[in-house]
Amino acid sequence: MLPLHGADAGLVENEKSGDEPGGPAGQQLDYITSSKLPTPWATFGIHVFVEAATGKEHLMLTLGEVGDGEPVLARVHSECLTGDALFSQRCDCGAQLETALKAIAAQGRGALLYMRQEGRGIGLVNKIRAYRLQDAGADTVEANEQLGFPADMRRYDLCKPMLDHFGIASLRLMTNNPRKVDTLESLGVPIVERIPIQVNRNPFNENYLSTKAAKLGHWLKERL
Ligand SMILES: Nc1nc2c(ncn2[C@@H]2O[C@H](COP(=O)(O)OP(=O)(O)OP(=O)(O)O)[C@@H](O)[C@H]2O)c(=O)[nH]1
Ligand SMILES: [Zn+2]
Repeated sequence: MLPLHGADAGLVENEKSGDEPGGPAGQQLDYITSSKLPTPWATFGIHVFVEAATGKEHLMLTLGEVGDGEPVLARVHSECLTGDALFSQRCDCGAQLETALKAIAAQGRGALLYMRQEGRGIGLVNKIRAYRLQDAGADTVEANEQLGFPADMRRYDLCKPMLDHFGIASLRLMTNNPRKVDTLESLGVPIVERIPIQVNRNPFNENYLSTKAAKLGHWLKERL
């Protein structure tokens, strides 16, 4: 059986991260508890943290010995209920989530941070409003702007205390998003390698992916 980090490693209920939680003053993230999450690909450790200011539950899946100082294969995934749980083809999120978990399982070691920032931070209700505007012709960035939001409201500062909690020092990060790489680096998380994660281009998400490349700077090839 693959080794687990977390509950089996003796973490206790309500144990604090031991670090001052990262991000702006007043940001507090509490480690709450851990268990196991069997998936079709591996049995991961599942760990839950709660952001004091919002009550949001951020999750982390780990596999193998991640606190040994060696770079860790990782995915920082932003919540997408429609893509992650409901099989939506409007985006690439569900396929990226599955690909990342399979890649970590194949290595026998890695981490997935599941950050509860639905709709690039605007929430589920506004994301569906944005979809409605996209149905009428707006692209994903224009739809956000028409609703009065910036193109991307996500923050990554909470990732740092989550990684620190497990002694994860540096990442081999699966992403196409340059802002994610830059922001994590600026928070003190070295990204020793950026691994493309380009999956599930289809007729329904063609515009979504093109807009990511053209307006949000994602490293995306036009053909898979
Ligand atoms: N506002 C908005 N958010 C969306 C839309 N489609 C997906 N999302 C959200 O976008 C987030 C995923 O971000 P992406 O831009 O697809 O990818 P990324 O995380 O920046 O980059 P990768 O690491 O390469 O996947 C999730 O929070 C989704 O809920 C949309 O049309 N509008
Ligand atoms: Zn999505």
